[in-house]
Amino acid sequence: MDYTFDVLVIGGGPAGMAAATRAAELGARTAVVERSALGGTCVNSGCVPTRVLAKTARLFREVRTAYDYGIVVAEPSVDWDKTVQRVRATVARVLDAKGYGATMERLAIELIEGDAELTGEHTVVVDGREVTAAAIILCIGGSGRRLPIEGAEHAFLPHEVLELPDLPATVAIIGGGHTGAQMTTIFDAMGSEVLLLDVAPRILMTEDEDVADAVTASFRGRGIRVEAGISGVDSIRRDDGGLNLTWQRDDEPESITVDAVVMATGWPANLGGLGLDAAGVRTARSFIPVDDYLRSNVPHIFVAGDANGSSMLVQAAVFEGETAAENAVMGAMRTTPHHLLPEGGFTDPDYAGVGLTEAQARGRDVECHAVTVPYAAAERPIIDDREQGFLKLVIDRRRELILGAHAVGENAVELITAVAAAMAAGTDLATLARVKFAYPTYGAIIGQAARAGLHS
Ligand SMILES: Cc1cc2nc3c(=O)[nH]c(=O)nc-3n(C[C@H](O)[C@H](O)[C@H](O)COP(=O)(O)OP(=O)(O)OC[C@H]3O[C@@H](n4cnc5c(N)ncnc54)[C@H](O)[C@@H]3O)c2cc1C
Ligand SMILES: NC(=O)c1ccc[n+]([C@@H]2O[C@H](COP(=O)([O-])OP(=O)(O)OC[C@H]3O[C@@H](n4cnc5c(N)ncnc54)[C@H](O)[C@@H]3O)[C@@H](O)[C@H]2O)c1
Repeated sequence: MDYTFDVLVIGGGPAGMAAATRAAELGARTAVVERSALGGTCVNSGCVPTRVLAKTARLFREVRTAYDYGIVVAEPSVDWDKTVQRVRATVARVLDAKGYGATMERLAIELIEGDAELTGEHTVVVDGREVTAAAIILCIGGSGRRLPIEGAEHAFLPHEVLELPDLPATVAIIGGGHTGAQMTTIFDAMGSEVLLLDVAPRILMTEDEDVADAVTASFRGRGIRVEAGISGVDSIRRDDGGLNLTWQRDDEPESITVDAVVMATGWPANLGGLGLDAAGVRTARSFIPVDDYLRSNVPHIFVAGDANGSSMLVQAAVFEGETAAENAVMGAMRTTPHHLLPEGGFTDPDYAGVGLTEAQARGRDVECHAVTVPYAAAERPIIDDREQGFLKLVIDRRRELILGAHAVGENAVELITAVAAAMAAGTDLATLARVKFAYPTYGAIIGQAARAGLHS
């Protein structure tokens, strides 16, 4: 059959752009359908805006503590419009640097702007135009979830936060995953009073427990109210004082009136209107399950990135996009196991992890070791007045292999990225302990932890 394209990618976020680029590099006639903006959630409304707001939060902290260093500055306050402008300008600069247009031109990738709907196994309609493809790669990402409760429409979803007319004096954040935790730091740093609610027994459930506990303690230490383990949120009602939010704890109702509510309660795939039934693609729990080769139940329809529900991170999306493209063009033979996926959040303090948490490692071998080096035992955090935090290494029972690394504190994400590089290179603990780390750096804590691990 003569198809319009060899490979049609739906969605131009990190997964989609990686898939299209790789498919075209392999010589496939390729197109990308995008209904909003290339760059997807990551660049336009997720990672990049959140990271700019995290930087804003850090600047606030630095200005507030400037006098500790003898610098006299006025008490800072927020010009919210200017903050939003800064975020938007930075998104534009990142998009510019990505150079999608030039890549697509160089590789002759066609951009089809509009909403894609599958109308058959090989057929897609985009705003009235029908195209066909030998293989389709769904890189449709996900969206914030509005809880099915009374008054949910009064809440802001994470990507709508920049639409807040002003910085709220009081804000309730529902959901303490990566997004909710980062929103908490951002609002707190800018002066809002913050309540963070979660039905899970603790916030940051995917992180090592000590990491989640340390972030919680730090949040509480600065006056943030963290309420984990609630039974559920009931309603949001507008009243004279603002938004009245009610929730249940142990079957007892509790409530608060706040200026704004943000819902960060999950990230289902963008399945609505996609026409999966017409193509015979099955879904499960708001995602499209895939096999090891990123194939849906329809073998020539692949799914990469957030939409397959496995690892909702940019670093995973890019590798999955490339792998799906290679499988689509050359035959399904490549897999992308995410054994080592460093991740973290830009809260204050930062947190991050890679590999097994201590609980996961002990679940496999109760005699494994965990060693923790407090930031206060290293010079650089003391010099920077950032002694709060630690690096934990999880090590096998013979003290050879690094099974996981987890950190809280300044530059924790960078620290964990460095340990991930060592793990990926197969570096054993003794070798890591002999690495010379520049002085005085946060990285030197890695060497301290490795040496402590050898002798613990
Ligand atoms: C607030 C926030 C902060 C985050 N911070 C980080 C971070 O610091 N680090 C990190 O690794 N990850 C972070 N993430 C997660 C990261 O954004 C995602 O993992 C990543 O964007 C997934 O890429 P993707 O290509 O799968 O999907 P997306 O980036 O969501 O792209 C999907 C694209 O598909 C398009 N699309 C969907 N359906 C259709 C259709 N039917 N027709 C046409 N186009 C369609 C959408 O418009 C979108 O552009 C964050 C997420 C959020 C919400
Ligand atoms: N820095 C990063 O790498 C980063 C940042 C943001 C998001 N992300 C990714 O995006 C995805 C989505 O993140 P997210 O934080 O939006 O969602 P999430 O699914 O990770 O967390 C949602 C949180 O909401 C809670 N929750 C669910 N229902 C609730 C209810 N009714 N009441 C109270 N709490 C409730 C859950 O217990 C959970 O803690 C994640 O997979 C994450 O990996 C990554």
